[in-house]
Parts: sequence; C-alpha cells; structure tokens
Amino acid sequence: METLHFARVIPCRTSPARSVRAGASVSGATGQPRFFSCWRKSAGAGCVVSRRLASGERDSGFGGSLSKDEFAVEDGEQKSEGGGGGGGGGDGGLVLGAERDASGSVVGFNLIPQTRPDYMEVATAEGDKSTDEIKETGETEGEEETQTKVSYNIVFVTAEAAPYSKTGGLGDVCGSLPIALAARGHRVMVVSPRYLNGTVADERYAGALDLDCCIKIYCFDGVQEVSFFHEYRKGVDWVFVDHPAYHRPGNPYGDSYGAFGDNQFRFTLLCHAACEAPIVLPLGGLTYGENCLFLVNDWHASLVPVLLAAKYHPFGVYKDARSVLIIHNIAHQGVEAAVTYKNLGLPPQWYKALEWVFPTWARTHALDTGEAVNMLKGAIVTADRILTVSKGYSWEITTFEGGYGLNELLSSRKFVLSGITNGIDITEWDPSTDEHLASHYSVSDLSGKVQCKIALQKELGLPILPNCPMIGFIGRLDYQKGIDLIASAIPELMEDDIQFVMLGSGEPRFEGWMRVAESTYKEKFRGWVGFNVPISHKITAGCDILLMPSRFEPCGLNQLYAMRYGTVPVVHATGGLRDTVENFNPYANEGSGEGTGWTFSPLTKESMLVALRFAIKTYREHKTSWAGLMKRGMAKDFTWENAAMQYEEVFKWAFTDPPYVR
Ligand SMILES: Nc1ncnc2c1ncn2[C@@H]1O[C@H](COP(=O)(O)OP(=O)(O)O[C@H]2O[C@H](CO)[C@@H](O)[C@H](O)[C@H]2O)[C@@H](O)[C@H]1O
Repeated sequence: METLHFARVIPCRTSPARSVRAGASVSGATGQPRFFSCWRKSAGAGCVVSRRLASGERDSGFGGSLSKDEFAVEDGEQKSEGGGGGGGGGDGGLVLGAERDASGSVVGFNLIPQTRPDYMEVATAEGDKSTDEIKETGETEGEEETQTKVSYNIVFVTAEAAPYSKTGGLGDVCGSLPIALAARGHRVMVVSPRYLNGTVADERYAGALDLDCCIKIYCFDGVQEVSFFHEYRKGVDWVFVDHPAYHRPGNPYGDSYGAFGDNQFRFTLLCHAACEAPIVLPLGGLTYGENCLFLVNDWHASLVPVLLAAKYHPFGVYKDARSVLIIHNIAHQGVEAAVTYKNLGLPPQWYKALEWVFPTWARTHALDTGEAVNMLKGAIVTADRILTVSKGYSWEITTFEGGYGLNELLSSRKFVLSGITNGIDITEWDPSTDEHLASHYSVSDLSGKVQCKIALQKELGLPILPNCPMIGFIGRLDYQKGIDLIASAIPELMEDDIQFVMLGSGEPRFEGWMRVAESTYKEKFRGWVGFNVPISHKITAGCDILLMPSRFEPCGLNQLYAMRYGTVPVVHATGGLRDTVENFNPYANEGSGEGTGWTFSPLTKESMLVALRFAIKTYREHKTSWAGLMKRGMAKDFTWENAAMQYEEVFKWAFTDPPYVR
C-alpha cells in the first residue's frame, strides 16, 4: 500500500479548541484528561493536518508511516481528503511543511512538495520512523555488503547548552554532544530555556526565531503559556522555551543573592514544554513524533520521564518512546518541600515516584518530618536507562560515599546504569587555531606555548618569568572542587618560586579568599573572580600545570582541555579524573616514560602538595620527561565522535528492552 510521510500535527489556529492533537494530558490539579494544544499567536493563515483515528485506535504519531487515506488536511474552511493536493501522497505530492529562512529556521508553514531539506534526508530516510533503519551499501573485496544503521529522533532536555547558556560542564556537553550525534545521522533537538538577562549575552539567541506556537501548561495552581523559539545550527534543532520566568538578571540558576527561589517552577515548565515539543513543533516540516528518545540531563530535566509515564502513557501517548537520564552531578537533586508536589502537574497517585524522606540527622528542627520531593529520584525510578559522564563515576554513585543518598536506588538499577566519558569540542579547544591565544602551537611544534605563558603573565601583571612553573585552576568555586584544600596549601606553595593563577566564581567565601590571597602574594598569585571564557583558554594554554583537587568529579572537562593544550594535570584520583589522567611513570617503556599527569590520593593537603612538588621538580629538572608528558596528553583522543558512538550503543539497548514504565 502506498504510504505517506507526514508531520504528525501542525496546529496553526488561534483557538486551542481547533487544535487536533491526538495526545491527551492531565491537569495536575484534577487528574482530568485534557487535550493539549499548540496554537499560533497571530490569527489567520492557519492550516491543520490531522489524522482521522478509527474509534479506539491510538495515534501512532510521527513514528510510523501512515496510509494516505488515514488523514485529512484542513485549510481554512476547506477540507480535502486523501491523496490529492492536500494530503500529498506518492512522489511529488504535497505535505504541510515549514517555510525556512536562510539559517534553516522556521518562519511559517506551507504546503510543500514531498521533498525535504537536505539536512533531513539522513534522519528520515527509509520512512519516518524514529528509529530509522538506513541501508548503507559498501563494497568489500568486490562483494556488495549491506549494513544497517539505526538512527534515532533524539530530544535533549537541559538547563544549559553552549554557546547559548553555560555556567559549567553541563553547557559544554549539551552544546557539543547533540552536534556529534547529528553528524552521525540522527535527528537531534535540544530543548532548553530562552534565558534573557538584559546583557549582551542575550544576543546569543538572535538567530533563534519565534515558531509562533504557544502551549498551555497546567501547573503551580494555574495555567502557564510558553512559546518556542528555534534555530537550526550545525545539524541540530535548537529549541528554546520562552516564558517570563526565564527573563531576569543573573545566570540560569541565580544571581548575586543566591539561587532563584522559583527554580522548581522554572524547570517544571521546561520539562512540560520539552514533552510537548516533539509532537507540536513541525521542525523542518516534520515533527519528531512520539517514538523519540529523550535524553534528560540532571535534575532540571528529571521530570520528563515521570511525565511520560504518569501523564502521557495512560492516554496511549509516548508508549514507545524511551528516556535516558544523564547524571552530570548527583550532588544537585532538585529537592523541595513535599507540599510542592501538587504544583508539578502530576497525578496524585505518582507521589511515591518523587517521595524523599531525609534521615533524622538531616532534619532542621524537631517538627521537621523530613518529607520532600526529589526530582532526580523521580527520573532514576522511571527512566529506561541511566548514564553518567564517566565509568568511574557510574560506580561511585552506587556507593554510600558517592551516592548522596541515592546509592541504594541506583544500585537497584545497576543493570541499566553505565558511564561514558565526555568528549571535548576539539574545534573550540585547539591550540593551533584558538582565537584567544597570543601564539599558536601543536604537538609537533610546542614553541608557541611559552609565548602564551608570557602573554598571560603580562595580562595578569605578574613578573615575566618564562621558566617559572605556572600552576592554574579553572572552575566553579564550590565545595566539590576542593577550593578549601587549595586555600590551605597556598601558604606553603607560595614559599616556592612558582606562580599560581585561579579563575572562578561561586561561593562568596572563596571569592573573598582569592582576593585576599592576591593582595598577600602580589608577585606570585592571581585570582580572577568571574566567568570569562577567553581567560579560561589563556590560562589553559599559558600554564604548565593544571590543578584539580576535586572532592568528586563526574567527568571533568578542564583536565581534558589541559591535556590537549600540553598543560599537565595534577588531579585527585576520583571519578572521571581517575579515568582520564594516567599517572606519570618515568621508568616505563624502557625509560621513555608513560602517563599524562599526576593523580593523588587521599584527598589531603599533604598528598596534593607531594604530587604538585613532583610535577614542579619534573618541569624544572627533567625537560625531556616533561615534553613526553605534554605530547602524550596532546595525542589523546577525547573527541565527541568517540563518545557519540558509545551513546549509540546505549540507545540501542534502550530500544531493545521494553519500556521500563509501561
Ligand atoms: N570562571 C569560569 N570562567 C570560564 N569558564 C569556566 C569558569 N568556570 C568553569 N568554566 C568552564 O566550565 C566548564 C566546567 O566543566 P567541568 O566539567 O570541569 O565542571 P562542572 O562541575 O561544571 O560540570 C559537571 O558536568 C560536567 C559535564 O558532564 C562534568 O564533566 C563535571 O564533572 C560535572 O561536575 C569548563 O568548560 C570550564 O572551562
């Protein structure tokens, strides 16, 4: 039978009542089914593609290719059925699709010939299935061989995605991994908030156009309207959820007064909107459909798998979707008072999924019952698979010390728990082309590195000493990063002829300490308080040693950047740091040495100082060994492509198993 690929729903009405989405949702307060809708903010020019459902049949959505006479196209008052001009069908037919501008962003919807933009050919070849099987032919010694590559419709949900928003490593990962997956033939959408803080940073969203599609979200005892902006860049659909709660001074999570008090509200909105996006947004003329794969990052996105199970599955929607929780940092779990559960837009009977009771010792007063809701826990008990950003960390979070209270729950799901080490963006972080550097260098010609050091010393007002060992630190000033350990070691370190440079922002007590240390050790110490990407590149290139005494580190990116820049890492042997930094052994390989840095343990000032002194001594006295350390680090393959291939394995497992929550 002739089949037709079509956008699942393209609602373009001013009135939500005219929208025809087949999926139903549930009002948080009442538990009553409610049909969600997406409507254009401006009236007119509306057209709706709807599929006629046989009674009792559920809409299979974009995930399947449907017979042409299973749906109708409405255009204004006119309605034409089947394969004619409206429905398209067969080669050269018409489908309802998006009109795009030069950047690939959607600017309107039109009936278009049944051909698609180039960028969609791979992802939707061989049928509009979320898990498309693309037949690739190749020849091996004269024989034709057919390989099958599976591609997925992937929806990242994240609080940060660089370059649009970034406060740390989460932004880096969600800015790069989607591009790597898209390059491997998957259709990839990233859903994150459209943060506007009234500064020049707002320009980062300049390329994202309003999709003119609003949805209503029922939560927090009211109805919230959110809309979507979209930019198609580097093969990825970047979708930004817009709501006044994302428009305020500060960073994505807080301002100088601390974390925003309504973060639970802000990220609840994100999760609801992200669940709607694959079925209401006709990106490139085609929705992602129901059979997609949600990659939910950290607690901010953790409501997504719970919503799929509690709000959508009961109405037959997203039955064949899968979700993978990616834990970048288990210390942040999105815990709020139990009474806030009713605000989340979930049916009351799902409370247990998020229920969290603090142990007696962690309660604040005698009447505190310790009852709370925990967003991350919700995802751990509902996601199909769980990933962390290194293998070491995936084990650590199942231990009492590393699990932050979730270790037993995670252990109970250890068969679906795995770790994949993050990659890095090797185009942004490349010492041979980096636009922020005074001089360029590479593994075959290291001479430019010392020029970067001199330039950094000049910029920071330090004495120009090309041979002086220079140690750097970059990162959030947080308990996790072991800043207190650095602070306790600085007086002893400053007795040596070294220079120490720190860049970071975060806890005011550490920011204050950095300022004091700078005025105490004027000739040797610089502490740059703030978030500054160009300076982070200059420190990574200009320093000889990068120090990372993290208490725990799920993966860590700075040690990867450092190795690529020939800067030798000295790290606490934990999580991803232990997985990625190989301890230096000068005697291995018949004296030519092995290893890319130093890993120390236990996490004490003494063992950190021992490792640092070894590094400083090697830098000063064993130039050949030092060059070997630099070159081995620079030669490491930390590309995202490598990581993306491992992610594909996990996707395959997720779809091989039945859905965890049916
Ligand atoms: N003041 C500043 N100015 C400029 N740039 C700054 C900066 N402070 C930090 N950065 C940048 O932010 C990123 C930090 O990444 P990390 O992976 O080291 O830490 P983070 O703890 O945020 O991420 C969490 O998620 C990531 C991603 O999975 C894990 O690698 C990590 O272990 C986990 O804690 C780096 O790109 C770094 O250069």
